[in-house]
Amino acid sequence: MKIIVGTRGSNLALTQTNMVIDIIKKAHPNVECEVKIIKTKGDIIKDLPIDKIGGKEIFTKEIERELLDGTIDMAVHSMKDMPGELPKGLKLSFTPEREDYRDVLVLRKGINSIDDIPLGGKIGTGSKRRKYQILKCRPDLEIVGIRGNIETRIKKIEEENLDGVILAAAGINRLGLNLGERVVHLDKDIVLPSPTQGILAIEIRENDNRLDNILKSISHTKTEIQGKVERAFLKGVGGSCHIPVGAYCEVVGDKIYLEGLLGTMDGEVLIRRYIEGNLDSLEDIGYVLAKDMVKEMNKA
Ligand SMILES: NCc1[nH]cc(CCC(=O)O)c1CC(=O)O
Repeated sequence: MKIIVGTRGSNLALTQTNMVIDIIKKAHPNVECEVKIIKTKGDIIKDLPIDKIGGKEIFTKEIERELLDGTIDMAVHSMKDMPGELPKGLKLSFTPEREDYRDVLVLRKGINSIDDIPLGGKIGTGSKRRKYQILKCRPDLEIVGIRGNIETRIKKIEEENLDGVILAAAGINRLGLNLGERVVHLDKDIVLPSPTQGILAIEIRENDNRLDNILKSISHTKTEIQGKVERAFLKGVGGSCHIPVGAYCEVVGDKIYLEGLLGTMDGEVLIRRYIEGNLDSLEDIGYVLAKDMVKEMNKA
C-alpha cells in the first residue's frame, strides 16, 4: 500500500510529517509513503498578521482540497492550526503522543528569566493570547507583532532588537533547536497555551477505513482525549485568530480537568475558568465551558 502525505513546506511541518511516517513504518513495514509539499495562503502571504489574511483555514484549505480530490491520502498538521470545523468528507484520525504543551520565552543572550527583562523591554509575538497573558504578568513590556516560521522569529530577536519572543515549546523541541539557557518555560498558570498546542492532527478522508486502521496503531490515548476536549472548547467559542483563546485539559484516571481562557480583541477583558468532568462526556465538557464563558463575556 502507498500513502501520499500532504504537508506544508516549513521545516517544522516537514519534520512533523517525517516523524509520523517513521512511526507508521515501524508498525507497518510494508506501507510506502510519499511526501507532497503543498503551499497554503498562509505560506504565500508572509508579511501580514494572520488575522488580516483570514482565519485558521489559511494554513489548511489548499491541503484539504487535495485530500478531497484524492491527490493526497493524508495530511499532517499542527492541530492548533486547524479550524474548529473540518470540510465535509474529511476527518481527523488517530494521533501520536503530545509534545510539551507550554509556551516558552526565547530570550536575548544575557537575559535569564522573565524578571530579568528590563523595564519597558520588547517581546515579539503575533498572538493576542500570548500578548495579553504576558502583559498581565509584566504590564510594562512592549509587545511587537512578528510573523514567520520558528527560525525566522528567533532571528528577529537580533534583527529587530527584541529582548525575546514567545513560541511553542513543541516546535522548538521537534526541530531539536538547542537554545540552552535562552529558553524559559512559561507555566500554564501564567500563559495558558493555545487549545491542542503540541498535538499533531492527521487528517484523512472520512470513508478511508483502511488508512484509519493503520493509524490506529500509532494512537496515544491521553493525547486523543486532550485533543477532543480542547477542540470542543475551540468549536464552542467559535475559535478565531481575532480574539485570545486558550485551553488545556489534564487527564487523571477517568477524570478530566479543563481550563479555558477567553478575551476580547483589545484585551480589555480576559477571563480564565475551569470545569471538571468524566471520560464519558469529553466533547460536552469543552462545549459547556466554552458556552458559559462566551455568555459571561457578552455580559461583561
Ligand atoms: N502558529 C504556528 C505554529 N503552529 C504550531 C506550532 C508549534 C507546534 C505545536 O504547537 O504543535 C507553531 C509555532 C509556534 O506557535 O510557536
